Amino acid sequence: MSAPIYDRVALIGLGLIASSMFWAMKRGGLAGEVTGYARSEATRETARRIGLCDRVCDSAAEAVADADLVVLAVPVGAMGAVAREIAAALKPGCTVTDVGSVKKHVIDAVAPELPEGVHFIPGHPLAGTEHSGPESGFAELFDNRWCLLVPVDCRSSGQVARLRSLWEGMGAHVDEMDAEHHDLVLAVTSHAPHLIAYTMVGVADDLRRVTDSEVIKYSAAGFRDFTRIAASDPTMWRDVFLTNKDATLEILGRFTEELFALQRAIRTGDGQHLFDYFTRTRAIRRGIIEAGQDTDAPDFGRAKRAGK
Ligand SMILES: NC(=O)C1=CN([C@@H]2O[C@H](COP(=O)(O)OP(=O)(O)OC[C@H]3O[C@@H](n4cnc5c(N)ncnc54)[C@H](O)[C@@H]3O)[C@@H](O)[C@H]2O)C=CC1
Ligand SMILES: O=C(O)C(=O)Cc1ccc(O)cc1
Repeated sequence: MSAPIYDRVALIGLGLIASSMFWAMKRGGLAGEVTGYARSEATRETARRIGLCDRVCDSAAEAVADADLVVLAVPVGAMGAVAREIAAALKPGCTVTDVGSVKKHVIDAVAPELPEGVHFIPGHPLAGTEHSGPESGFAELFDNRWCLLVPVDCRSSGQVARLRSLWEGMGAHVDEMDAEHHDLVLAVTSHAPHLIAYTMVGVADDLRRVTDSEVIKYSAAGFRDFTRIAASDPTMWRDVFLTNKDATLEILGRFTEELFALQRAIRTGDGQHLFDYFTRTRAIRRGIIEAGQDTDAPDFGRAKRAGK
């Protein structure tokens, strides 16, 4: 096995993403010693019991001391406070990254807390599940998924390449993007869809005519997917919406306009509008498949290697 990419990695926050990173780094021999810290004693105890991290520390400062790479894997709203907590203990020249679902807020909250000479390279793996906590992670989570890096300082380019190698070693495809664009893209592809799923499940729950057992028994695939997404961690998603406010509101505004137009077409019996709309959206799905950009499609890797 080749030399690890980082001798010492510290994971702050030991939930789905950090635990998946730990198992993926171990699978690939990508890190020497991995230390970990989570705020709750119960989470640290669970981590010790299941062998998550080579060493679980009782403070964030202890976990990051001597680390070459520090990964902030806490809810987006907690990133700034965690950065403040570790700042004085960071090794000069180390890299700090994060995995938060929102980038502009994290950069504004974390960058001012870090000392000169530390490389801050925000990141976001586009991979997850509705599960959370230290026992939810698995080594394959990032396989064939995208990870977006959002470099903020050109002096860190060598360290960006190193972090890219780590994500590639964990199975991901890596792209770089600026923070504002990231937050708009994610508002369209992830944040607004999650809010719609939360709403749809809430509506079903409110409909007293539909009993719980009917909703469960007759769930077609679409609604089943909504219930899975709507089971995601409430703290994490509260923070996503509060910190990616502008982009999410922009997308929801457009969504509402289109929904009203569809609602009107149904009311007035305008089948042409519905047909044209659904024809357009079907072409988008087919375009994604043809471009080899569906990471779930079995031939995604082949399409990517062919340079599509
Ligand atoms: N769950 C998902 O599908 C994805 C999540 N993300 C992002 O990754 C980050 C972590 O998410 P998950 O791993 O899913 O969360 P999780 O809920 O599974 O784990 C979060 C961990 O952070 C700890 N924590 C919370 N506040 C803390 C604090 N102030 N100090 C120290 N530890 C603290 C919790 O105890 C827990 O161990 C979030 O920022 C989220 O936006 C990114 C991609 C996918
Ligand atoms: O479970 C799902 O369907 C997801 O969408 C996972 C996910 C959640 C949040 C992210 O920032 C990235 C990926």
